[in-house]
Amino acid sequence: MTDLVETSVGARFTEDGGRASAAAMPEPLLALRGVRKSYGRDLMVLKGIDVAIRPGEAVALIGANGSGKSTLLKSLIGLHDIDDGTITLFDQTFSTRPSGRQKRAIRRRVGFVFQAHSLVRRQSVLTNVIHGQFGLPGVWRAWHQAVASQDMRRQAAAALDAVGLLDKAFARADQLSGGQQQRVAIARALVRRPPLMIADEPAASLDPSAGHEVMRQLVDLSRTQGATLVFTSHDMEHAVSYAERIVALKDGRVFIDAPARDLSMREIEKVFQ
Ligand SMILES: Nc1ncnc2c1ncn2[C@@H]1O[C@H](COP(=O)(O)OP(=O)(O)OP(=O)(O)O)[C@@H](O)[C@H]1O
Repeated sequence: MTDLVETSVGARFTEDGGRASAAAMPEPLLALRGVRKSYGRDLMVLKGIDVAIRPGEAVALIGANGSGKSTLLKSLIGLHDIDDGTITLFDQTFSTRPSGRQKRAIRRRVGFVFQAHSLVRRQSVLTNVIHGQFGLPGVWRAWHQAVASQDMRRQAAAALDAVGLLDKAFARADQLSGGQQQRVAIARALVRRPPLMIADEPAASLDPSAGHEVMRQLVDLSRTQGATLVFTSHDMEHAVSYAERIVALKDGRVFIDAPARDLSMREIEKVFQ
């Protein structure tokens, strides 16, 4: 039997670096049970979602425009109330919405990468990554890299090094290409070493080469840090190449939940029909 190595966040890897099978994994890091969510009276977007994601998994959340991917991600972190069901994230369980204390506990442990243009444009690349250590860009304590502690600057520089952009540390964020900016966003999200990374369309609007580089770094660095990764994508090549598991939403329900390697493009296309 292969020996398992437990990481600091509880993810388990085989000694040769592969991930352990789901059967051998510990309790889910994230579990949704019967989650329903409507906007107003007429638009029910999530009609009973059941998904459990275990530590260390890399999961692609796919679905047509308007299928509810962003709604689901936002509900997880309490940006949207849900109508019914429960969400368990780390050791916090809530229905409807997390309390303020739960929200803070959850957000401290989640790294976010959104679509392009999420950096503070006029700040330096290093300052942007330092902001990640507080979870939100622009908090006063780390408004500028010059007032951040030496330890924060050192950790931010290490994160930039990991995405290959240490030489851009003092450039203004808006002087970088779109792909480079997204890699800075990855460094900013990973600098706190979160157990869970959530990325909403991280490679949207990038050219194919930059898009692959962003996805490769996101997946590799999340894995190196032992972080669970959930990302949304409209690019099915990205979904099957970079995720181990595909969860597809259709008509408000989970239409596919399967290992990426078991799915053909033909099956995936049915999600969009
Ligand atoms: N705040 C809101 N108020 C009302 N309706 C909303 C709100 N946010 C989203 N919706 C609607 O809910 C549905 C699901 O939207 P959502 O953004 O979650 O889908 P998505 O799968 O992320 O879409 P896309 O792939 O286009 O980003 C859409 O019909 C959208 O118009």
